[in-house]
Amino acid sequence: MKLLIAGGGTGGHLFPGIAVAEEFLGRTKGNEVLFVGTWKGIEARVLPKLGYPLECITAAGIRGKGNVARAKGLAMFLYGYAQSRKILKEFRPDLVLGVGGYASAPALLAAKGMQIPRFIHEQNAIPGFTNKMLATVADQVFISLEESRKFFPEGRTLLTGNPLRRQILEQVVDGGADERQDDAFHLLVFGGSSGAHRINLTLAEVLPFLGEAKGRLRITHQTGENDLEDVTAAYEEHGFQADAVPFIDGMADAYRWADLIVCRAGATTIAEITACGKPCIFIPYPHAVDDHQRRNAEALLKCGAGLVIIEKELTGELLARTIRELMDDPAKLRAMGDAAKGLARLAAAQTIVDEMLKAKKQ
Ligand SMILES: CC(=O)N[C@H]1[C@@H](OP(=O)(O)OP(=O)(O)OC[C@H]2O[C@@H](n3ccc(=O)[nH]c3=O)[C@H](O)[C@@H]2O)O[C@H](CO)[C@@H](O)[C@@H]1O
Repeated sequence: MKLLIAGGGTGGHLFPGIAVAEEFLGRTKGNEVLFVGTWKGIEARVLPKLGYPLECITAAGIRGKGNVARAKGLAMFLYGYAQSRKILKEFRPDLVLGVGGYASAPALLAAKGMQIPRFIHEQNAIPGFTNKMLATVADQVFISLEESRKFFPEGRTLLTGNPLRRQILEQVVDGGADERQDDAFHLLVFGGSSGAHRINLTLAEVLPFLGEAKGRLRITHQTGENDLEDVTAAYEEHGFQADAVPFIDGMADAYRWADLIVCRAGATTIAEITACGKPCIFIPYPHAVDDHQRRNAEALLKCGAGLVIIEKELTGELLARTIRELMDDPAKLRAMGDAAKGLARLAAAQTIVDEMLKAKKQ
């Protein structure tokens, strides 16, 4: 059987798609998956490394911009639609899954035109424009959080959770414990799939306030492409033992290694952190559509599974104090990690594949 997975742009959309691909391919020998995305998206960098085939189409947003940009977006959409039809005719998928992001729209609409069973997955509490629109043509809508149900058609919407990649699930199965080579405190800092400039800047301000904690700390910091040099220089200047990298391929190992995480609150990040049961300080991205990252983070805060610092109130001094307090309170760290674990949904990829196969048979 053949599955086409459309969408991406950011890791938060793409990685759940990869999780579904892993599950689908594992079901029956001979199953095939093709991804459809754009050259600009993270999929163009990540999928070839993992050995997944990818077709790139033209796609852009058409929402909330000037008339010229909107007209251009529409023209690109029509072109992407024609490209998608061609891809569908050649690959002849049995099922099409949209995971959000611009490229999912032309592909799902082309699947509707060709009467191929089609599905979408929404990662966030508040859905993006593309998925709200595509819900009208999808046979079924899979959601990660109960909060988003109200945006989608009743009777065609199913709560599945956010699919987790095998590397993350394997860590859950083996307990996620790190075999310690040292008695240091491990801090993982990352800013979603493309890094977070504001978190990068603030970390440089945090360092002078960490005082004697410096000797105990080992830091791994994902910076994104642009701030690597500045962040590396800041750690060197203040004498910290830190690894700054633009992107972490093995996130499961990074989670396993971490005693505490400082990060944004994207939906896929949250799904992974709850699965791994790790304590977190969330700094939600304030410009995400409808402030959905803050909602994501506050859901964890409410359950004692994470702390939240909103960007408006973020200072180096405050973040340093919060990190130090947690470093000195292992019981609280453990309680936060356990509470996070209680929120995990581990079977999302399985449920989604089961449901798609069921729908195909009907
Ligand atoms: C700014 C913005 O609007 N971001 C959105 C985007 O975020 P973004 O793409 O940052 O998504 P998430 O934070 O949800 O997920 C990040 C993903 O990237 C992976 N990762 C991250 C860093 C790294 O070095 N290596 C790596 O593999 C993580 O393991 C995770 O799988 O999509 C999410 C899901 O729709 C939304 O909730 C976010 O609000």
